[in-house]
Amino acid sequence: MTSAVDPTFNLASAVGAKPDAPPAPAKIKVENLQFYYGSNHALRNINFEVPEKRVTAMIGPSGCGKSTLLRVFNRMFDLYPGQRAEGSVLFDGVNIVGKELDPTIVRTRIGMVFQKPTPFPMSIYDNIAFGVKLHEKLSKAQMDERVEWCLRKAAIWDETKDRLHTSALGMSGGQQQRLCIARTIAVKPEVILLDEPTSALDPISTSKIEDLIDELKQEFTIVIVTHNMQQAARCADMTAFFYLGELIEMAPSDVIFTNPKEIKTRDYITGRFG
Ligand SMILES: Nc1ncnc2c1ncn2[C@@H]1O[C@H](COP(=O)(O)OP(=O)(O)OP(=O)(O)O)[C@@H](O)[C@H]1O
Repeated sequence: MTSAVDPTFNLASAVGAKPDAPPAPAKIKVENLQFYYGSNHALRNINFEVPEKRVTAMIGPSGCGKSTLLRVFNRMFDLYPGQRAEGSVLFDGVNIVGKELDPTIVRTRIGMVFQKPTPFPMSIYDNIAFGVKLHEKLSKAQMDERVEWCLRKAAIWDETKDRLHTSALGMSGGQQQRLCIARTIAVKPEVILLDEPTSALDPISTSKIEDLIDELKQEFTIVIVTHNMQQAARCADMTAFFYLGELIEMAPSDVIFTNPKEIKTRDYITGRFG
């Protein structure tokens, strides 16, 4: 896992280079959210908003609940008995943790990319077509178009256009992760959740994914969990700091990394703990 603090890196100068994003309406509103793994109360009374077409980073020490919150956003916990959420997560005003909403619909509109690239053992083309076919009936020409569209969006078209029908497992780790992002985009979600998407990648692939995140926010709302604070400072418009299952503070990234309100946030970003 990437170390939270690189003493040679100046967080303040990284955020200073980023122009302030104007405020945006809430795409997701979390209200009084509690989450339990059996008797383990993992998220405690969480309240915050994810702005539309912005990048929101979730940071905090290991075990503070970041990944749990991402999994609540796409109803992954439904797959595991004993895990439950209380409170609400309003997605365009609809409570997605309410049982009345079909989780497969939630997962189409809120896509997720995991820490380790996980391409299916099939061709690059089929990696994308597979998920699309579950939701839409497209002609061959339409599917070709969709595959090209999402590979371009994920900035990997030039590297793949001549090998679409070869195995995705022959790609580098960084290419595989961009393919996984393309696969997520292919079903046209509105929100993309990224769970430490670069922690298994080298610095060049990491930088390509960060550039991609910046591009993607033109069209998608992005939530990224990262242990890498430089990455949060570089990529995110808003940053939320979590500690022991609680949201301590959320603010524009320049505020969090230069002038946080809470002592716990300050201690974490200056490397005093975590
Ligand atoms: N499947 C599970 N069963 C029981 N408890 C779990 C499970 N997954 C996570 N937890 C607990 O929930 C809390 C939050 O874990 P979570 O993985 O969300 O933290 P995190 O901030 O994402 O950590 P990391 O940065 O190490 O990935 C921790 O106390 C963890 O032990």
